[in-house]
Amino acid sequence: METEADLFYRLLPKVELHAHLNGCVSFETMERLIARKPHLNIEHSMTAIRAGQRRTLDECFQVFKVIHQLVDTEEDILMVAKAVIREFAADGVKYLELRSTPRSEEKTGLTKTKYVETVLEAIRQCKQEGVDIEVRFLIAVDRRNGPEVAMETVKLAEDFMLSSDGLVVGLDLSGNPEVGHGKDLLPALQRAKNSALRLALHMSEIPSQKEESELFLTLPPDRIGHGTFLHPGVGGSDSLVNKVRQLNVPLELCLTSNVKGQTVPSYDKHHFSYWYQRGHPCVICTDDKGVFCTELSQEYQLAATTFGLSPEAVWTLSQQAIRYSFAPECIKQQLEQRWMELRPQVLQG
Ligand SMILES: CNc1ncnc2c1ncn2[C@@H]1O[C@H](COP(=O)(O)O)[C@@H](O)[C@H]1O
Repeated sequence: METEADLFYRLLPKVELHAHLNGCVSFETMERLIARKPHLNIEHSMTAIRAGQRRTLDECFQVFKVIHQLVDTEEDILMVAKAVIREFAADGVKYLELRSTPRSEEKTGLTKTKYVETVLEAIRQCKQEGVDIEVRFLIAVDRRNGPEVAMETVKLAEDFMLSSDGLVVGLDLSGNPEVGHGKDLLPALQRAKNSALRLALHMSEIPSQKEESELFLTLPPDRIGHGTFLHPGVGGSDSLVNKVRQLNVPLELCLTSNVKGQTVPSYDKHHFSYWYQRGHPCVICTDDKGVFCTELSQEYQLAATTFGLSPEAVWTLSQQAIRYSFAPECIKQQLEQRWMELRPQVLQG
């Protein structure tokens, strides 16, 4: 049953800036995918990490491989993307930046171009159907695939940035942080930056990425995903922290994901408090709402209860996220307006 507190967090208008499409597939959609492909013998326990369960980060990446087997046709992508957009809208998200890695699948005829076109089609269909959410798309580079694929992906993103009526706004760098070194990807990221794609880079998700993070900050990125090990208390450095603060690069923070993936030992030890206390721009996000069995409203509630945030502080946090989005100025103004209209109803109940 939904309590009054649950209702507050669901009604709170929210901005989601860090959501990997295939990590966001809900239980219900997963059931449909599994039923479509019974020969794969995939069970739901292989695609989601439930409450109280933990996995290593490596095991999390195995989960994505399983999901990718289930989502390998245009039809699957359209269904998954539409469902994910509707679910975020039902959770009170008013602006969503989805990200996904274009894949080609020889056996189904899927190409990377078709992949992106299908996600964009899902965004357009949701808009036409009147789903109350503004959606933009970031094309993702999986670091595992190396520098050549990264460069190809940047070119694909450039093409779509020019031809998608503003739906493609940037580039994400993600994938298993244990694999590869960012220095090899720098030329591709630099090219993306030069072509005005906004950059959201996963950085310092594990302790060994200090040097890579220093390098990425020379670009610099427009937003940082996770940044778990940037600060000196966990093996980062003052120099990294100072640069991030001077450049004022917002952090996308995903509490449940980090605790379930065991890069953070417990909620109260989450680096949200380090950055928030210093007044640094922080955005609460879900990462992979399907895999980690969460929702954005739940993440806000978790942050508020763990770190003692007042409803007013929660409101400010959600409203400030508008500024850190890659939406054009006119959309940001519309969203600000929405927040003003909704404020009395949500804050004064
Ligand atoms: C848990 N923390 C994480 N760290 C890094 N990359 C992650 C991630 N969670 C998800 N991804 C990235 O997103 C892909 C799945 O969605 P898409 O197929 O692109 O839609 C994963 O394969 C990985 O590359």
